Amino acid sequence: MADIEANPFISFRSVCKSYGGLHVLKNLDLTIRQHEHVVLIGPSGSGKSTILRVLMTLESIQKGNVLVGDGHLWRDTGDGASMPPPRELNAIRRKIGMVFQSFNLFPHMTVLRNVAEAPVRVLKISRAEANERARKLLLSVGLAEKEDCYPIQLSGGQQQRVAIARCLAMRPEILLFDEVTSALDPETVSEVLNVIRSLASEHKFTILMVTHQMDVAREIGNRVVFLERGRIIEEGSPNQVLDNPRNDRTRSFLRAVLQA
Ligand SMILES: Nc1ncnc2c1ncn2[C@@H]1O[C@H](COP(=O)(O)OP(=O)(O)OP(=O)(O)O)[C@@H](O)[C@H]1O
Repeated sequence: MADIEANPFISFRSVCKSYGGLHVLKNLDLTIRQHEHVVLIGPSGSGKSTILRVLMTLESIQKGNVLVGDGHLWRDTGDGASMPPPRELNAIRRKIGMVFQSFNLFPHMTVLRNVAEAPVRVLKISRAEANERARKLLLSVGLAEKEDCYPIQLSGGQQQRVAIARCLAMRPEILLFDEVTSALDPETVSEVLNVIRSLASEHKFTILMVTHQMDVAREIGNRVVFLERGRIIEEGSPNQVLDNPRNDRTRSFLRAVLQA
């Protein structure tokens, strides 16, 4: 707990993001501490995925600062926001890994190659070392026996576990999960959640997850953040936000989700 108190690890400070005239993040302030597991919930279009995409530098911002560890990922220049020079940027980017709803595995590569490829290409480690790393990860996600399979031969839950192993092969400190269980059958969701939970407790990752599934938020989150129209409306422990929301808008969102 001391770490959580001491280290703001990711900070969004007065971040504004628009797509044309559509203001998606409005002076967003969000701090995530090291080893915290934060889950973003909220209506469609509230800006949840945009927060993850800004952290991955897949999207730019118009204003504000985003810090990761000691470094500025985005720095407010007074006339927009800029990223650091490539070397500094790469050092920050390497701390972060993301897993997507749609798995995004390479269909023409075996499971082993899917996991080992980025360490070889990006980290320039030897193929033998990358394969060893990949095998250990496949074992930890329960897929050791599938290393020679191709993605099409796997179930959705298995493909998502490969995607998680692939993300971990780059040894990130921060894991971003964007609706990673949304495309799965209800029985398979727990298979993937179990993997995330056990990896998280073993390796002390900092986790930021987006989900529409409140039971997933409850299982993974130390903190749940409810966003609406690019603003944080309410945040707190899963019990507090999901069972005893203080804000009317959180209440009506949860009512609608539970009735759906
Ligand atoms: N590349 C883009 N160009 C234009 N508008 C975009 C783009 N990406 C997202 N948007 C819009 O920005 C808003 C926020 O999108 P975002 O994906 O962050 O929301 P979300 O809360 O994750 O939604 P969902 O729960 O449906 O995934 C939406 O209205 C979306 O249509």
